Amino acid sequence: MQPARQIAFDVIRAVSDSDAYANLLLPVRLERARLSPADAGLATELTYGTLRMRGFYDRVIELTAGRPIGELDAPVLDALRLGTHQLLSMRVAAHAAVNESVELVRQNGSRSAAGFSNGVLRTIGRSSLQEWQDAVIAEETDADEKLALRWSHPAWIVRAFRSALAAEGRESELEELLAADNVAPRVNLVALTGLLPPETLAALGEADRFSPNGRVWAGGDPARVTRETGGAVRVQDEGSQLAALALVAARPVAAGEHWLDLCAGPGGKAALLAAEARVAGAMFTANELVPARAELVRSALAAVPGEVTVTEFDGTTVGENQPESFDRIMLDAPCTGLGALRRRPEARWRKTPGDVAELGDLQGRLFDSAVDALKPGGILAYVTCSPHLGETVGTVRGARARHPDAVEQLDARSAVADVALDEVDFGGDGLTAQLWPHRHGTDAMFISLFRKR
Ligand SMILES: C[S@@+](CC[C@H](N)C(=O)[O-])C[C@H]1O[C@@H](n2cnc3c(N)ncnc32)[C@H](O)[C@@H]1O
Repeated sequence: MQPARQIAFDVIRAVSDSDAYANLLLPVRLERARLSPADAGLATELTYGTLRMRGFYDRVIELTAGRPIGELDAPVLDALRLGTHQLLSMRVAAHAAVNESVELVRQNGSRSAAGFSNGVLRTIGRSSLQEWQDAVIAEETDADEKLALRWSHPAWIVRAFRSALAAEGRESELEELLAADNVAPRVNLVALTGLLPPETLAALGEADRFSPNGRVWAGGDPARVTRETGGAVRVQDEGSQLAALALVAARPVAAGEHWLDLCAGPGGKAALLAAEARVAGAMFTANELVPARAELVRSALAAVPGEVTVTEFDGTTVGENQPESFDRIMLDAPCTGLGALRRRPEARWRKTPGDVAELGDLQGRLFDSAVDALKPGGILAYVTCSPHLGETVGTVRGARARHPDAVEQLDARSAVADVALDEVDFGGDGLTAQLWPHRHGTDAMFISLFRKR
């Protein structure tokens, strides 16, 4: 068995069986196996592609096998998914895709399952991707269900994306957005402000499209760049960079300001904010409820010289325990992460509409607490990596209704445009900014800004 296929199969199995996260488990397996860069790339494509396209492949397998996927043993189904991905979406020779997948079934299932899988995969390989797409959607009448099958997203997410795009008059872009979710995101680097001399920065590669701190990754191992720069350069989506920079740019920084990142784990935005705070002469505190994630924040902040406090309390209590204490608060709220589906291939199959309601309640309580913790005149950034209206403008609308006098909404769209290098429309509903994978090449970050009166 080719090691790349074995690793992909093992990770896919762990995702199915024990709720593993592919983006955490795969790098560990690749490191342990010491694969060549080419084989590591192959294992990544096999794993991520299979997990992303699972919904579509399951339908193809059902049509071919003539029975619901629920009737198949889990290891057999995973091997069939992996084989289907190779047959329909990769340039793998059909005999290799079929033989190696059948071998996986043989190792993990019965002899009869191997024969059955051989037949199923050979049939799948006889039609093209386009033919399968046509066959799969032919049975559906509902437009969103068709899109859900064609682009391998749960239908409720398709509907949520449709509503979010429609809110800014971009409903016609729905298919582009769904397609963008199925493509590996390009890797972006952030250079933490004020830590590296300009010549080192220039040597890192081209400037990014939007973020003044961003660099286009020139290839190679990004972890090596992080090591060699003592953590001053690291991987970060441009949307996250813009969210942190918009909070800083919302108004000029006065020396001695105190900033708080209320939900900081794993620390991407906190590192950039801490570096900005150091340059501006502000004090910075990061908070994260989950201890293991607070540790990640501490290690992310190690690159920034000086004292940064990392606390581990429940953010919903900050208003009561530290009222009127902070000049700026970043509330990068716990959310469904529907804006980052490109990065977390299995996430779309794990989230439910119930998560939106549950998180919406928490987001509202964190927002209220942050408002209480702001000094008069202080600025709050409410940010999510989800474009779901229930977590974006819905949460904002609720918060504004609860604080009609206490907070004034600022123009986050202009704040993002002010920091961005390239002039494009940053979407949103007027005062808020909504970035999109298909339009901006970023995660679908939502950014809103408020000032306490
Ligand atoms: C969207 S993530 C933050 C991402 C982070 N800003 C970054 O850029 O790396 C939200 C974080 O909030 C944390 N969290 C969840 N509930 C919380 C609470 N009640 N108080 C504080 N943090 C919480 C989660 O553990 C998670 O690490």
